Amino acid sequence: MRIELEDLVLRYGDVTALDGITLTLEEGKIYGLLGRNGSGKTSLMSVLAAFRKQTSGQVRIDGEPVFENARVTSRISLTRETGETVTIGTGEEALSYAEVLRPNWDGEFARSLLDLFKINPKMSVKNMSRGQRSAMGIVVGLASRAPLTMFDEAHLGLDAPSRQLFYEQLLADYLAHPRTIIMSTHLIDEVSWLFEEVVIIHQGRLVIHEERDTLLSKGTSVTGPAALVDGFTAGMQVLGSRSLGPTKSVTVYGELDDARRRKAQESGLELGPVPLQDLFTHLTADGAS
Ligand SMILES: Nc1ncnc2c1ncn2[C@@H]1O[C@H](COP(=O)(O)OP(=O)(O)OP(=O)(O)O)[C@@H](O)[C@H]1O
Repeated sequence: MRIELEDLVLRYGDVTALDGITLTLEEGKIYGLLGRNGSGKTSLMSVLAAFRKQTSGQVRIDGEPVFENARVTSRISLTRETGETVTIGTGEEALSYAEVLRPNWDGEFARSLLDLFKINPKMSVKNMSRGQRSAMGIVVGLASRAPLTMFDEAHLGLDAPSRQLFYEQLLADYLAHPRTIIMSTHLIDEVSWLFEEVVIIHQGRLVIHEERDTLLSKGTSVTGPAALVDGFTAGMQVLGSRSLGPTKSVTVYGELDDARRRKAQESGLELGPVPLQDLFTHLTADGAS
């Protein structure tokens, strides 16, 4: 589904959680939604899922307003961190409930996912461990095959092998059944390989919306003797720097053309990539944006 936000504002009383977000997300991609604690990720997804009505601004999904619009919301799924949507009855009953609600439900896929996550379908969901409950939420979120599928830190509570399983299943199922997927996470480097595009919000505002590879190509670490590094990076957008004795490493943001890269190499400077998590940290540091 295609998402269009125009000057989106969400307030909770005095707190402005979303502060004028304008953003278009094309359909059929996997988006990483990143932001520090309290930046507005859950608020944004809650508005997209029509759990909350925006205070002002426009939210259109496939051209239609989303709030109290069942035609659109039946095609949207939001899985939150603890899978709290499925806490009544057994695992099996939770799946039957989802089947009724979800037009694209794939029961066979859901059962195969339960097997993969080693969840006993006869067990009451409320007796499941935190990780098992998260897995239940993920099973329902994936097997719903909603044209707009959102996971809001849905992996919390899952151990590392189960998270890997989730990412692999999500990618395989997305390739077989393309849809728009939005994932929020703080485990950025663990999951960034899945993202086609990255949306970063900070204090309720949009900071970056970019293809992941384009964003990564804009981050460069420049390392070498401090004076040389300072000379080379003068006038560039410096995101951060670290010194170790006479050596300095500076993270810069922006395109570096071939001539600049050659010049760096000729002067003995080392250029390196910057992991997405580091770029994110710099771009959302206090005082940034
Ligand atoms: N129900 C609420 N009532 C009042 N303020 C709220 C409510 N929900 C969220 N907020 C505030 O809105 C802002 C955005 O919160 P939100 O939960 O959207 O952030 P987040 O990016 O999902 O954070 P985290 O990474 O910690 O989960 C925060 O300042 C938060 O305190």
